[in-house]
Amino acid sequence: MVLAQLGGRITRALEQMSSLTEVDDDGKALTDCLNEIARALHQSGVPFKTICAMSSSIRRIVVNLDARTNDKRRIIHEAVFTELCNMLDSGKPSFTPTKGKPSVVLFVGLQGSGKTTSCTKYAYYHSRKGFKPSLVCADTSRAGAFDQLKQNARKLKIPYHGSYMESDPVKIAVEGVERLRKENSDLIIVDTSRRHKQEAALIEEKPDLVIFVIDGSIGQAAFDQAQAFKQSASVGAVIVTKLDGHAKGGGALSTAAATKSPVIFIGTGEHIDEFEVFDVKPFVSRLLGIGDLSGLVNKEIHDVMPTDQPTEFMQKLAEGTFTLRLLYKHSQNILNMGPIGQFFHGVPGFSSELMPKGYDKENRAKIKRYMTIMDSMTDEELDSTNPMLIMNESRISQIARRSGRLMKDVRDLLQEHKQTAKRWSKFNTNR
Ligand SMILES: Nc1nc2c(ncn2[C@@H]2O[C@H](COP(=O)(O)OP(=O)(O)OP(=O)(O)O)[C@@H](O)[C@H]2O)c(=O)[nH]1
Repeated sequence: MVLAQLGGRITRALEQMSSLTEVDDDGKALTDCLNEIARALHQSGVPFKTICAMSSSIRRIVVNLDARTNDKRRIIHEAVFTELCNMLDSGKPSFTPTKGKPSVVLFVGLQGSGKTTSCTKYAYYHSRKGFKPSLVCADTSRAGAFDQLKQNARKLKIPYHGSYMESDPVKIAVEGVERLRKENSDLIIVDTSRRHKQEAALIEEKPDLVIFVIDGSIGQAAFDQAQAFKQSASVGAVIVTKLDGHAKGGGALSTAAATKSPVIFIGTGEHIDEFEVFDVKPFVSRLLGIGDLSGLVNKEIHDVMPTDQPTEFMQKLAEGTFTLRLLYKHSQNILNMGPIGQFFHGVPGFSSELMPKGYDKENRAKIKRYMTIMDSMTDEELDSTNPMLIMNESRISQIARRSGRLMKDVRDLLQEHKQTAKRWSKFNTNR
């Protein structure tokens, strides 16, 4: 995914700087690092002005550091993290529907932006959370729009409303909302066509939330679209679609946030589950390759984990005690969790290089392999924060023999553990 590539470039720039023994006083390492980050962001469509503001802000932080501080690198990493978060945070909360309390959510956006697909994904997401969603097709401008929505609703087994005869979208929407409310739907999702007059009339019906859907491939142009939308509707949130394949996704996300419209979901593919809650901190963490871990606080993952575990997991990480035992528990949770392809950065908790997105079967097999290897370790090894230090070649060979794996597999596991622990210690998102 293109955003993962952007994250990879930023992470590499940071790692290159970190690999120097000293962050030099003349600032060359920092300049090189910031230039590379700026290039990556620019190629992702982030406006020049935003990039300059971000670089200056990081420089200001570094210049003000006490020359004796030996924690310079960590502070630079944190500054990059914070600035990326600021860049993507609209600072505005959005209305969120409540289960059992009927809400009407209106989807608007340009033709082809991914409205109908996003309506369906939004309905699916909420049905998995226990809502009773329904779909209304108020798009009368396109023949086939109702059929498309009907087909989607049937697949999800949720109620729907629309008409082949009626040409007034407001009439359809009003009738649909009334009917579906009576049928106890607590989340009525109305799909529209991009016709200004019709859209305005629908907004006058006072939905609880108007969601503007933006095609992520338009990059910075998202600013003008989102701004125009904000002026036409008082309530609002944004969904940015097609972030799976387009180089300009960073620009669409950052400029949508700059209009102070909260981005609430992102579309990461055509399939119904390729849809993610957009929470800035976990998103940036994953972008930088550490949030596989902080992705654990992502609501999606909360759903699939035993309720006490994410807290325990996060707490242990925050304490800096990332042991193999923790990796083992986490692996169990991942295996229990069903398809893992929905996470854009590969497998939560593991590096995307070792477990890339799109290789579910192989990644699961690798996780199982790791667990078999850990089954052959002692308690002392499992509870050590640096098992690499206490294992010599003969012990590695013994574990490999006992678990029926190669010595390389054991070394890979230890390496993976070390890298994950290191990434986490750099970016403790628990701040
Ligand atoms: N790759 C990718 N494709 C998407 C995503 N969201 C939507 N699409 C595709 O974009 C195309 C347009 O999506 P629709 O949902 O029909 O768009 P729409 O805004 O309802 O279009 P109209 O009904 O014509 O106004 C379809 O081919 C979708 O499969 C996404 O997140 N990723």
